[in-house]
Amino acid sequence: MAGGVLHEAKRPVGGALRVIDESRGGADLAAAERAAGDFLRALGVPTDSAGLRETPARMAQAYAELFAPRPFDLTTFPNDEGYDELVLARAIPVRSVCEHHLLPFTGVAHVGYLPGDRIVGLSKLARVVEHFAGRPQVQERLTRQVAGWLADRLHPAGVGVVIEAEHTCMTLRGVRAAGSTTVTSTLLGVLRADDRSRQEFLAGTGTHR
Ligand SMILES: Nc1nc2c(ncn2[C@@H]2O[C@H](COP(=O)(O)OP(=O)(O)OP(=O)(O)O)[C@@H](O)[C@H]2O)c(=O)[nH]1
Ligand SMILES: [Zn+2]
Repeated sequence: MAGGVLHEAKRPVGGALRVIDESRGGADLAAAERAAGDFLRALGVPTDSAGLRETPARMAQAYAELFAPRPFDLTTFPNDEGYDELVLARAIPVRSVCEHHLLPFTGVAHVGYLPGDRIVGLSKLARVVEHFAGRPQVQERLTRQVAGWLADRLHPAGVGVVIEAEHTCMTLRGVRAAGSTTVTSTLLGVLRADDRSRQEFLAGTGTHR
């Protein structure tokens, strides 16, 4: 599979496959809270005021939440109608954390595929994005992981993923390029090889190449 270590239930139940990320151990929130307090004080931010007293605990909780991908069932159905045109879920919200600064990047993902023998429950396209976003990431890897994972699990004729996101490490600090966004894409199978399909997909996402 493309990146990440996922455990999947051996026996699919009713066309569903349980997807659980077992690549990381559970969070030690008490240790994270202590570290967050030390971190803030080391930066000269006192944590003894009423407003900041609970902040180290909140920081620990907040990052634990950002790094905890939710398990989901990958539900698929037989493609009884032989549907062979593009299925495109647009503007799926993306929220992740860049692995270089641990600052959020947010935006949208457009996820499309050309069905083969099976079609996928539409919400699962958003769940796959959410799943791989729940860890320190770079946008390029996130894009490839979503596309590669769908290609491996669904065996479609083609898969396309476009992500457009704002990296706060680049807009709020550092170069402070306020308003700039980054677009990444992965195209696989027919969506990569066939010019007409590729254009249709990119036009559908609003990305023109
Ligand atoms: N390719 C890629 N780069 C990213 C992503 N998120 C953050 N970065 C970049 O990671 C790089 C880290 O560069 P460094 O020079 O080590 O860090 P820095 O000194 O904080 O760099 P500046 O942000 O330029 O101040 C920066 O250029 C970030 O913009 C991402 O998803 N993909
Ligand atoms: Zn960053």
